[in-house]
Amino acid sequence: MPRPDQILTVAQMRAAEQALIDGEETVSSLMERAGAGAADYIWRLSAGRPVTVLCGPGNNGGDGYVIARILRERGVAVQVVAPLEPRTAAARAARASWGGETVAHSAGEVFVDCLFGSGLARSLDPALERLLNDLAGAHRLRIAVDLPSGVDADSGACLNADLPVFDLTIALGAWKPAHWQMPAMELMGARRLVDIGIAQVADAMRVSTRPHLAGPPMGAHKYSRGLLSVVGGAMPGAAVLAARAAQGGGAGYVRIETSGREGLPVPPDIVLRRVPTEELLHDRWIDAVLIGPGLGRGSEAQAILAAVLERDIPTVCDADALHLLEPPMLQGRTAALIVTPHEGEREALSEAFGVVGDARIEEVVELAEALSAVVLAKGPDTLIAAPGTPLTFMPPASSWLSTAGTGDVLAGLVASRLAASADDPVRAAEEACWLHAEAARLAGPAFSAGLLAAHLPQAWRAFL
Ligand SMILES: NC(=O)C1=CN([C@@H]2O[C@H](COP(=O)(O)OP(=O)(O)OC[C@H]3O[C@@H](n4cnc5c(N)ncnc54)[C@H](OP(=O)(O)O)[C@@H]3O)[C@@H](O)[C@H]2O)[C@@H](O)CC1
Ligand SMILES: [K+]
Repeated sequence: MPRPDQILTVAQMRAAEQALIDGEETVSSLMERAGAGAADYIWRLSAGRPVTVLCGPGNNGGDGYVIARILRERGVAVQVVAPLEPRTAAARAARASWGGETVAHSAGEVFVDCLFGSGLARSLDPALERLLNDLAGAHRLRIAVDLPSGVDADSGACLNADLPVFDLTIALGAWKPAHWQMPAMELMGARRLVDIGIAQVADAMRVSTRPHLAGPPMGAHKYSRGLLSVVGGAMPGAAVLAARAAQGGGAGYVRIETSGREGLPVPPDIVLRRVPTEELLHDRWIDAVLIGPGLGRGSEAQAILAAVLERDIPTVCDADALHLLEPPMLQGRTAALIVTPHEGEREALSEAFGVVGDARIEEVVELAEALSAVVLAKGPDTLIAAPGTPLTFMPPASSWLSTAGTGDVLAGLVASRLAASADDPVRAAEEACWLHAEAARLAGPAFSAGLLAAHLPQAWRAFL
C-alpha cells in the first residue's frame, strides 16, 4: 500500500514509476491518472473561471495537456501556452489528444504551471523565466503541477532568482524533498498530493504525520512519567525557560541542577539542586538530561559538558553545548543522544565532526551518522535524522516561532519527551516538534517564548 507520507527523490520516483510501467501501466496511463487528479483540484478551485495552462517539453507538460483536455470536457474555457514542443512520446500523445490550438500569451483568472516538474535540469533561460512570471502575474489564482517550475526537486533549491509564488502545488505520485524544504517550500502555497499508484518504497524519507500522545496511565507517579535534569550554567534564565517547557512536555519531574553560584529566579514548582560539577546527575532515577541553554562557552562550561556526557544518560544537547561538543566527549557512550542545532549550530557541529555534504539534507544525514545521534536540524523546514532510520521532514510551523527563546522551549520539550520514553529518541524529537508547533498556533501571533511554553498544556489536547 502506498503511504501518503513518503518522500521520494527524483531517482526513487523514476524507479517506482518504472516498476509500474514494467507491470500493467504505461507512461501515458500514469500521465492520464496524474492529470485527472490534478484537474479535479483545478476544476474545483477554478469554479467555472477560465484557465490558462503553461505546458513545457517533458512529461510535466504532458500532464498539462491532459489537464487542459479534461477541463475543456467539463465545460471550462481553457487556453494552452506552449513555448516548447513536446519531446517525449507520452507528452506528444497528450498534446495530440488535447488537439486544441496553443497561444503565445494569455491573461485571466486561473494559471496552471506545467512548464517543468522533476526533470528540470538547469535554470530557466531568461525568456522562459519572463514568460512564467508574466503569466503568473496576469492571473488571480496560481497553481503549480508537481512542482513550481524552476525548483530543484531533490534539494529544494530555486534555480532562478525570480520565480512566482503559487497558491497551491499539486504533487504527483509522491512528495519530493522540495515540497518540504526551503526555499522552494515558500513558493508553493498549500500542498496537496495526487495518488497515481506509486508503491511504498523501502527506506523512503517521510513527512511526519500528527502523532497520538497518551496521557499518564492511572497508576502513574512523578518518577514513572520521567525525571528530567536540566543542567544550568552561566545564564540561568534559559535553563529555567527550558525547564518550564519540559514541564509542559509531559515529564513527571523536572529539576534544574547547577554548579554555578548565580542567583536563579526559579519558580516554586521547579526543583533546584546546587552541587559541585563532580556531583551533577548523581541520582540513578534520572531518565534524561538537557544541557546547553544558557550554559556558556568557556572552559568551565566545557568541563561541565564533558562530565555530563560521561555519565552516559539519555541526553539532549542544545545551544552552547553544540559549540563545545567534540568527538572525544562521545567516546564510549551508549545512551541516546539528541542534538537540536539551528543552521549556525549545525555548521559548527559539522566542522567539529568533519562532516562535509553537498546540500543540507545530505549534511544532516551524515552528521547523524558521525555523532551516532538523532539530529533535529531546526528551522522553517526542520529535519530529523538518525542512523538507520528514514529521514523525517517536519511540516512547517508558525513563522512567529522566529523569536528568541523558542529554541530553549523546543529543547525542553525534546528532553521531556525523551525522559518519558528514552527507548525511542526519534519519536521523542518528533513529538516535541508537534507540541511546539501546536503551542505556537495557539499562542500566536507575536508571542514570547514564555507565552509559547504557557500554551503547552492546551497544545496537548490536539494529540490525546
Ligand atoms: N515519468 C512518468 O511516468 C510520469 C511523470 N509525470 C510527470 O512528469 C514529470 C517529469 O517529467 P520529465 O522527466 O519529462 O521532466 P519535465 O520536468 O517535464 O521536463 C524535462 C524536459 O525539459 C528539458 N529541460 C530541463 N530543464 C530545462 C530548462 N531549464 N530549460 C529548457 N528545457 C529543460 C529536458 O530536456 P533536456 O534539455 O534536459 O535534455 C526535458 O525535455 C513529473 O514532474 C510529472 O509532472 C506524471 O505524468 C506521471 C507519470
Ligand atoms: K510545474
